[in-house]
Amino acid sequence: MMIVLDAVSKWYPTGDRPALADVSAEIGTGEFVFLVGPSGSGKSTLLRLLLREERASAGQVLVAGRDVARIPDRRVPRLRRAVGCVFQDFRLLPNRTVAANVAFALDVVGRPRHVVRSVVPEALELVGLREAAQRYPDELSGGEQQRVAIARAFVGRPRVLLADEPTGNLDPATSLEIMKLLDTIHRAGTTVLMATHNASLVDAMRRRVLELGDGVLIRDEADGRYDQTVPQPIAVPAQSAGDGGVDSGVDSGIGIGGIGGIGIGIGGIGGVGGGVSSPWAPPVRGAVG
Ligand SMILES: Nc1ncnc2c1ncn2[C@@H]1O[C@H](COP(=O)(O)OP(=O)(O)OP(=O)(O)O)[C@@H](O)[C@H]1O
Repeated sequence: MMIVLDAVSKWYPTGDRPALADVSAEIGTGEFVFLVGPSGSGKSTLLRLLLREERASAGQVLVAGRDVARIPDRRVPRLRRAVGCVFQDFRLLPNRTVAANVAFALDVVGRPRHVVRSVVPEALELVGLREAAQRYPDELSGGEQQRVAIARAFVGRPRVLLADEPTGNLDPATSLEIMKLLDTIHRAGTTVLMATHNASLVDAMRRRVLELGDGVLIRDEADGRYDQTVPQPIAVPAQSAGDGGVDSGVDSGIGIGGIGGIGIGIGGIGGVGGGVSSPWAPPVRGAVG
């Protein structure tokens, strides 16, 4: 197993409920897994635990067989070399060139210069940006910046790539390009865990889906979609006979949650929408994205 979460809970000091509650899951080496759930459901918290940016309040987090909480502070950089990450807001250094941004990841972990000089162009080649090596982030489109961020995450050949909403700031076509790139990296043998609100991408890829709701793991589905396919909670045929009843099922779901419009909004965050929202989706809290 590349990632093991064993009864993991996380309370933030200021929180009135746990950000993660008794989450257990295993992700095998070489798997591609989507992590979904509404805003505030705990996705970023889970990723932060894997990077040791936060520590679990209870339970165990293992990455590549190591108990992350027990890694001595001086070894945390080594963990972060084994675990590449990509974020919604790219997080590039604005005053460094593209090549320097990618090289920075290696400089930090003390790779020799000749190694840096050979692998940085390779990583830029992988993301199709070799020609942009000497440009600065603000001279690139959002999609190009995200590709630089992926090159930076991948240049150290991590065993795991974590992506926190990597398409959140991108249009649908660009999002698809980024998705393909992550898929390529996955096919090269990297374990990928991608937190996303992008329903179209999840539905198109049909990979394993882990879903969080209020910090609880509520779904672990192979070949899943963004929304769980569940039997309708209320039987509709008899009552729908008089009015056509085409969307009676959805109506009944909305009645239960009272949040149909917000459900549709989840699909829209990635700018693509299109999918039918989950009739039982819990309400979105706080700011979108
Ligand atoms: N540093 C923090 N201090 C206190 N509470 C926090 C902190 N970070 C997150 N939380 C809370 O923990 C819960 C889970 O947040 P988290 O950011 O993990 O959710 P998320 O699913 O990643 O949301 P989004 O999709 O909006 O990024 C939320 O209730 C949030 O308010």
